[in-house]
Amino acid sequence: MIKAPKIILVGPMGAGKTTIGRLLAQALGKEFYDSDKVIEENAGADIPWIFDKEGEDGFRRRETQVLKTMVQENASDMVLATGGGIVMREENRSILRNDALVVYLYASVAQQLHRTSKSSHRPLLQTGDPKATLKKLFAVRDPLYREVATLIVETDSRHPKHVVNKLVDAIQRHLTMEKTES
Ligand SMILES: Nc1ncnc2c1ncn2[C@@H]1O[C@H](COP(=O)(O)OP(=O)(O)O)[C@@H](O)[C@H]1O
Ligand SMILES: O=C(O)C1=C[C@@H](OP(=O)(O)O)[C@@H](O)[C@H](O)C1
Ligand SMILES: [Mg+2]
Repeated sequence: MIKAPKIILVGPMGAGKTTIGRLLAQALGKEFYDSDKVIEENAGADIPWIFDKEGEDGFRRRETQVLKTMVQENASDMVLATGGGIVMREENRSILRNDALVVYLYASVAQQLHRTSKSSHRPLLQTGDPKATLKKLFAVRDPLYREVATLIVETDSRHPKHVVNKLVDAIQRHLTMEKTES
């Protein structure tokens, strides 16, 4: 079993953070959390409702609060899937850079579009042109994901189980190298 620190997954909508996070936690024997789910549980309402009533700002305030609490309260036994916009606040990026092994799950805009098209629970994509929205968000956020990432894993044309295997290998390699270096 890998003795990894807390692992936090970042990346765009549809990268597979929620799906891969759950599988990765199982593979590593860690607890799985999803910041979106914790936000919903705390609010007693779903994300579309929060965006509707409190705007994106309200959602981002809740997101930062949840990130802070999750990182403080959980030791090394956590895999945390975040929402795609977690990197928008410098305050969040600072927490991510300092407190965890952060994995950027990369997906092309085409894959993001394909994977998000089956669901309507992402308020930012309830526009006439979700592809243009994903493209715009990616241009802003891709450098921010890279800024906080310890590891980057490609997910296009890879089955979730395959992504998890790659991820376990990459984490193992990273931790072995860290040990050798110190
Ligand atoms: N590697 C993958 N290959 C194919 N489909 C995937 C992959 N990862 C996730 N999916 C599917 O894409 C959709 C969005 O995945 P999700 O885990 O909710 O992404 P995120 O949390 O990053 O927005 C889900 O229907 C999921 O089953
Ligand atoms: O990219 C974003 O700003 C968002 C991504 C969503 O999570 P997923 O990335 O898990 O879809 C969710 O946090 C919210 O709808 C906003
Ligand atoms: Mg998710």
